[in-house]
Amino acid sequence: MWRQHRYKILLSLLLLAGGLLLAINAGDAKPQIELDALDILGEGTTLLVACGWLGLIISSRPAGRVTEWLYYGSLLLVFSYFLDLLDEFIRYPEHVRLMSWLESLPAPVGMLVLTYGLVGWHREQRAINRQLRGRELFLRDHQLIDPLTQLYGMDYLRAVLQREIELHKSQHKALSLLVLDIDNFAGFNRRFGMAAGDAYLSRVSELLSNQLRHSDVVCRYAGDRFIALLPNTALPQAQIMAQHLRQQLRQQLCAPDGAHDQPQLTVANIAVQQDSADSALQAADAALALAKQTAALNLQHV
Ligand SMILES: Nc1nc2c(ncn2[C@@H]2O[C@H](COP(=O)(O)OP(=O)(O)OP(=O)(O)O)[C@@H](O)[C@H]2O)c(=O)[nH]1
Repeated sequence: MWRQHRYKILLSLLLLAGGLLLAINAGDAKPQIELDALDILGEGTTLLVACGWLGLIISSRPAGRVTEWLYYGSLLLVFSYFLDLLDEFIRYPEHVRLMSWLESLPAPVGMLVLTYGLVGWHREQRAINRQLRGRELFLRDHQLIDPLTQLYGMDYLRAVLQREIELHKSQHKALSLLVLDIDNFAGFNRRFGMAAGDAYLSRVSELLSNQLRHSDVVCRYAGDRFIALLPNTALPQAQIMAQHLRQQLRQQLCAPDGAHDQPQLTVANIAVQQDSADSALQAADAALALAKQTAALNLQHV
């Protein structure tokens, strides 16, 4: 990052060193009694903040025209503030006008250049937003939304999971999956009919979307199976979320013939450690199968 801006940094250091040499040659040091601590503090702080801008521009922006405008505009301000601060320590003779021009002229020019850079930055951001919107519309256009539940379907899940796996890996952050399945949904359909089954699936999807966080991505994975992608979430936190979710769904869902006879839900979690979306989904399936087996064994022991 710093390498691509090294010439700018070098030029800035040379400019400031040039200003310092010019000031030392042009004037004499003020006696200590004439130093004004408040002025020095104010002007020193302004200089530090402007230097901070330079650091921020370099660390957050790629090399390019807009970055140059932003950087050189800020550099002119830094130069002006630097000479302003030196002025507190050095007295220039009356006939030396150059220092006072150098002190006051670069600041307004720097402001203009910086403003031009900010306009460019704004345009750049709008273009990026347009691109992102276009991509989002592309995903929706390509029938990635399940018509019954209005949740994303399997294709979207796979694409977004692969992207999140790469992102989380590069940032060393935790990613978890939560998988939820309705037990014996075939029996539910037989008993209450397909339309009631559809309504039940819609209600489950609605509750899932409401109960999970905005950053979580909920998808309908298969007929009666849902998956939520939980970004920046380690397994223990995901397990707490799953318990809470299960409790909320049990309280808020009811079967068509009354609250006492509703299907059971199985919820399982995995911490995503796989490199591909497909292997992560296989691990989620395996965790769900294990959770179903454990629940069945527990029932046998009751
Ligand atoms: N009403 C309705 N039913 C669906 C839909 N999609 C899938 N199903 C039904 O969901 C059931 C899923 O069957 P299984 O995968 O055997 O799951 P299950 O009956 O819940 O059995 P376990 O998961 O093993 O407890 C099938 O009977 C499908 O017909 C849908 O969109 N609407």
